[in-house]
Amino acid sequence: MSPFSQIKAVAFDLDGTLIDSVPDLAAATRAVLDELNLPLCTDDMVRSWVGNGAEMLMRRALTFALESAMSEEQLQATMPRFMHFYKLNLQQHSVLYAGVEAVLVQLKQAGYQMAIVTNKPYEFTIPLLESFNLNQYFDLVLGGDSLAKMKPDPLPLQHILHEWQLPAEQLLMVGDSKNDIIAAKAAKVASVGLTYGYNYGEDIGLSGPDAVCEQFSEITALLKLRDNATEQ
Ligand SMILES: O=C(O)COP(=O)(O)O
Ligand SMILES: [Mg+2]
Repeated sequence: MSPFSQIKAVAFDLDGTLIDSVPDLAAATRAVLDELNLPLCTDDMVRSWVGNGAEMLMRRALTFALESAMSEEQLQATMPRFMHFYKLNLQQHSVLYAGVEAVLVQLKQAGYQMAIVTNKPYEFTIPLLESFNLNQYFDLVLGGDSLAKMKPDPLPLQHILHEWQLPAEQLLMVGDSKNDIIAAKAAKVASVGLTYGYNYGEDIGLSGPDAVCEQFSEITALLKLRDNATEQ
């Protein structure tokens, strides 16, 4: 039986899955480094650092710029500056990936419950979704700081199963990072790995998702949804 045959709800990762957010994350990271007169990072570096939340991003950026591990005090002093700069420009250069909105519309029409499970801090997640008018599709939004643990811990997915009273076979996790796949496996839910996002430069297939997709639009075929545009 297909691992997708019983799916009734979908949890989506955000960064690298729905939205290419690295340009704005990189700009905010550089603003912090610039303020500290440290060497600046590139977008490509930030792409390989995203995945474990804002604090880990800054930890990786400071480790690069200082060429050594920074003190906990340095990191904690820097976090409010990153939060400040990123909040100012959440959606200056970030873009939706191709096909995202069309698939969300189709899933909504087909009656799927949908959630966001991101490691991004919650206070950035809501305005970012709103700026793309995507908030209307999601019944539940979990940021990296919404619960006691973030992905790759299964807690956010277990929380959704509990909130929606779903057996694990009915939830699908869609993401670009091994953190998404590891969390899904630990929660015993099916997963789709997308190849175009951020996965520390690694092949998402190596994490063993139930399916690997090169494009977001492939999700509808996996779920055997008919395309409204070609239905008539
Ligand atoms: O903010 C991050 O580090 C990654 O966020 P994501 O979980 O939406 O990919
Ligand atoms: Mg991601």
